[in-house]
Amino acid sequence: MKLRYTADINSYKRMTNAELKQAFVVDDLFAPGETVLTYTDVDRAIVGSAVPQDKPLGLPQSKELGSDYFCERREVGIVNIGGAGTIEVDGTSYKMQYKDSLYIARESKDISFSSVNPSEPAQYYIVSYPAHRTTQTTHVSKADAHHIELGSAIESNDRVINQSIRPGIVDSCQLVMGFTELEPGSVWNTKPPHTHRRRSEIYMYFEYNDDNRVFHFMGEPSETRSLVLAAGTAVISPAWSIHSGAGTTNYTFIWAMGGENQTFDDMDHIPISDIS
Ligand SMILES: O=C(O)C(=O)C[C@H](O)C(=O)CO
Ligand SMILES: [Zn+2]
Repeated sequence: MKLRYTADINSYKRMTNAELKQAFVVDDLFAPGETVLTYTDVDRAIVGSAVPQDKPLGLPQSKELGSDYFCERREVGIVNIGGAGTIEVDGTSYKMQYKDSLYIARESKDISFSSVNPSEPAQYYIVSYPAHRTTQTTHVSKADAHHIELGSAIESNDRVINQSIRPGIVDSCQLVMGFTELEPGSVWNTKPPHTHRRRSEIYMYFEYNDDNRVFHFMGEPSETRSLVLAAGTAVISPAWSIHSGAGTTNYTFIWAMGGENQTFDDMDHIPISDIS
C-alpha cells in the first residue's frame, strides 16, 4: 500500500502544479491484474482499485492498518466501472454489473474480486474509511440508488446524482458514496462549489476519452488552484477545500465522503462571485 501525505491549508498556496498533483492526485488506478491502494493522511481514507483478469484479486492486509485483515476495523465502498464481475465476501457472491456498488461491512474477512470475462475485466474503484461498528454488506445497483436531478443545460451543469451508499439505502458508519453523471453538453460539476469542514471527499473522474480533460478546482474559495485530470484519476479533497470541476466534454465522477456526519446536504455553498 502506498502512503500519501497531502498538504495543509497554507502550503498548497505556494506549490507548483506538479507538487499539487503529487499531493492531491492519485493517478495509478486501474492497473490490469492488480489491486492498488493508497493510504492517505486525510481522515485515514484509502483509495484504490482492483482489476482482476484471469485470477481473482483480494484486499491485502498491510502494516499501515495495524490489524489482522483489511476490514477488521474498516468499511469499504466499491463501484464497478468495467465489465461484469463478481465480488465474494465471506462466502456470499455479489454480481457486479456496470455502475453497481457494493458496501463491504467492517469485520468482513475473505474478500475476492473477479471478472466474468478477463478480456473485458471488471474495474473496481475502491474507497475505505475507518468504521466503528459492524453493519451489513449491501449490494446496490444503479437502479436502486437514490437519484437527484440537478442543474440545467443553460448553466452547463445538467446532471444526475446517484447516491448508492447513503443512510436509508446502506447502513454505513461514515462512508457516503455515489456517482454523478453529466448530460451531453454539460461540463460543470458541483456548481456552485462548496466545502464541508465536517467531511473530506474524494472524486474520481471517468467516462471521457483521452482527447479530453477535467479541470478540477481545489483550495480555499479565495485561493483556488486547478488540476487537469485524465479519465481514471482520483483527487483528494481535505475538509477545507472546495471540489468542483469543468470538463472539455461531459463525464461521470464517483464521489466518496467520510467524517463527522453523513448528511449529504450539509454543504457550505460558495457563490461563484466569491471564488477567485
Ligand atoms: O455535481 C455535484 O454537485 C456533486 O456530485 C457533488 C458531490 O456529490 C459532492 O461534493 C457532495 O458533497
Ligand atoms: Zn462535497
